[in-house]
Amino acid sequence: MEVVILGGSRQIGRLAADAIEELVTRKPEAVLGLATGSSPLPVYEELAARHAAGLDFSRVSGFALDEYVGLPEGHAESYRNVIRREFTDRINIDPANVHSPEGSATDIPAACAAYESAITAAGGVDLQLLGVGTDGHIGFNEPGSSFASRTRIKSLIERTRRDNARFFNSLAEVPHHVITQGLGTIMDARHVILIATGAQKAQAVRDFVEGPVAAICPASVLQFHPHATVLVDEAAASALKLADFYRHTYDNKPSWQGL
Ligand SMILES: N[C@@H]1[C@@H](O)[C@H](O)[C@@H](COP(=O)(O)O)O[C@@H]1O
Repeated sequence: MEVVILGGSRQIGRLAADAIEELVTRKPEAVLGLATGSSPLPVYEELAARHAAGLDFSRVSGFALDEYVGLPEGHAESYRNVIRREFTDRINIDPANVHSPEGSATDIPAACAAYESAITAAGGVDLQLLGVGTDGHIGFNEPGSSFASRTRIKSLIERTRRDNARFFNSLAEVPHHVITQGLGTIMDARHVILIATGAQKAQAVRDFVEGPVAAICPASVLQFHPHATVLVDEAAASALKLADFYRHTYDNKPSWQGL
């Protein structure tokens, strides 16, 4: 796991965008794993600007990490809509190649299995963007999720519902159920970039980067990933025991900048 400590969201957005630009230039039919939440927004902002300057996404596909179950079709906070609004509508990706779990499916297990098959049929995820929840979740894999899990329905813990209530009118509107790619699904991505900013993420970052690999902290499974990059600002890095070591080792440069 490479930990890169940066000055702020703009720098993080630029670095992650560098990795994605390098990927889609080398492999125009690349498959991106797309995350919601506020953490990846600077990356999407930067990629929209690079698209305006000519970066081509016409052959790229995207797979969202997760989705709420039971939101009405077209709800502004359904992750399908959030991904479109924040990112894919701002670039020239083919909308038919942007996939999300089917939160309104009548047969949810079948929809989850179909989602896994679609990822496999597309050739697997080349680069997965991730945020992290304050409880250490990735996607919506809450504490206790199996490290071998695949796309499935999950229940949200109250802390996550409260954290996400800011996107809704009230806590009561936040769904209790979600569909999320499993930890096993996420681990199949060829490169994972996790972004965490702000002091409220410091404990989760410390736990998954330097704590034991344990289901109580789902993001800790990334310690087993062969190519996981963690981009954090100073506040999110503030509880890391080895912060100075990461600064010296990586010299604030991730591997795609020639480590
Ligand atoms: N399902 C999403 C996660 O994918 C995201 O990482 C997390 C953190 O969000 P934020 O980046 O807004 O802190 O929120 C949600 O729970």
